[in-house]
Amino acid sequence: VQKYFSLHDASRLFGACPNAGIVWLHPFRTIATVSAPWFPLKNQTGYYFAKFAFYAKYGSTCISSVTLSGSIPTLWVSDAHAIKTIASLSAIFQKDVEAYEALNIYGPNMVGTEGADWKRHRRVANPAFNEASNAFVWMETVRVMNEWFAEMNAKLTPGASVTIDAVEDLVQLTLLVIASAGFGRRASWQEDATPPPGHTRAFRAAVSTALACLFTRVLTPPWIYALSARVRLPLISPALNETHAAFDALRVHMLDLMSLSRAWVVGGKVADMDAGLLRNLVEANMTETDDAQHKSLTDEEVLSNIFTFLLAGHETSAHSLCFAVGLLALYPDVQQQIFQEASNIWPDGCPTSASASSYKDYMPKLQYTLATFHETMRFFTPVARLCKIVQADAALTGHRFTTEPNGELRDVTPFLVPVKPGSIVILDILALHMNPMYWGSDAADFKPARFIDTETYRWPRDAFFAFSGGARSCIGQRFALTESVCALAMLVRAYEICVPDHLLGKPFEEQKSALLRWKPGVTITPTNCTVRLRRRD
Ligand code: HEM
Repeated sequence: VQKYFSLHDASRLFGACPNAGIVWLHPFRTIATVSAPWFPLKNQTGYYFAKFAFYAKYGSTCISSVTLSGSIPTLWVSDAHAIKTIASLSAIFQKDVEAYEALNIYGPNMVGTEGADWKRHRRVANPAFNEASNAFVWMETVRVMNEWFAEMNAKLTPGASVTIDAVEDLVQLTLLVIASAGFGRRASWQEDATPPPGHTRAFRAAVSTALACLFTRVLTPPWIYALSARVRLPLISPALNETHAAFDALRVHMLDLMSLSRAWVVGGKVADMDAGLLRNLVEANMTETDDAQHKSLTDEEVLSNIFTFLLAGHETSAHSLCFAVGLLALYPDVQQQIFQEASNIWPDGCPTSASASSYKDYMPKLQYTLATFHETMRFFTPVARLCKIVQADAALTGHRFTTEPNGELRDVTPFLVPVKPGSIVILDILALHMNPMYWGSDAADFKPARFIDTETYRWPRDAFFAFSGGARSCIGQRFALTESVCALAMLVRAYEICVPDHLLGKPFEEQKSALLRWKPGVTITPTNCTVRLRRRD
């Protein structure tokens, strides 16, 4: 009875906000992330694939709920105004740092800290994300794309086609680019497949296995590790050994990067280093901030930031690119417009190398390609939701509405939602991106042009939150856009992207649901994106 009343009271805390019921798990903690592909179920609040459906059902851009464990009042928000307020009041709406525990394996880092600690990390990294480094990202993307093309073309005759697993190839592309542009590790497409001398695993294998084992590492209680070290537990011991080995292998790779960079700093050669991010991290580690010889960043913090940047900086971009490739196979008219745009800047075919000035010259001319990438991220935003913990009394503006049969909203009226300390707020980005209040009654249609301003139209910036917003917005936004736009334009310039043979002749909706299938998790992950590439020359 007591539990019933505590749940009831908590669910009513948000004033006139409609109540969508009990949430079985804290929607942002590790356990919810691991079980996300199966849980919550279709009719339960928090169901990922519902997108805007719950908000439409309750006629409100904010809905309240309560977590079963802890009776935490939980507000779900798909309202651009409310989300902007949350992002700008970072002292009141603080990051749920406990949810980022999985990233703290090597130590504290920028993504999993708050307040003064977070500021210290961000201050070190910020200067590395500038226009010079974007130009370098562009150049490295051109280099790696050419290596990828060479690999594919070796299997092809002109005019013939090759079928690729887009996730596999694009993860490799983005990993090579972040490793080089962020950390000065300039490996080639082929070279990255074998372990270098002194290493047990190739860099790529070390990163991908560590990623795959992240949750095993975090969720396994220490006593199971201890037991497994003494007795061989069937199934469990091999998995734990693999996890251990993957993180060790990656640590050795990252230590290599650190010592290389230290040598450059000590040797006075920093000006020649392209990898500004690593240079800043290592310089901060070599700088004493006070007489007690405290460092701006400790050894563990440098290692942990390298790890976090490697993860945050490649999987998000790779998955978005993958969805973009799938969508281009499905929408040849959109692909044709990108081809036109790319042919205008590269009439003789893709560039085989690039200079810093080509970034400045070409990036602004790839407007439609950029719009296509934005539209892709509107549908498949890699980070589906964010969570903030409320620190003080505040109020948010939500909107009530009625949905017409044609999908248009009417009677849109603002209302105030009071929020109390201790409650949590879920920024429901997938739902915000499908909210017809900002994107119109055709929000469910794929239309890149909605991201292009005209004299009479300005696309709704506040309703696009793929890179988050405010002080904690993605530091690598421009990095990701540069890399992705360059990669998409080059890919479409060199190849026609087609649906794979096994889907040819199938109805469009069937092709679409097969190619764009995804599962929720740390990021929205494409699970079936196989496409056929036909060489244009
Ligand atoms: C399409 C690609 C990307 C998307 C959609 C994306 C999205 C996001 C989002 C939503 C956040 C906020 C996360 C939170 O508050 O918990 C974030 C933060 C962050 N991102 Fe990205 N990201 C992308 C690419 C990158 C790249 C390329 C890098 C690095 C080179 C990067 C590094 C980071 C870091 C370090 C943070 C934490 C910032 C902070 O807390 O101050 N991201 N990103």
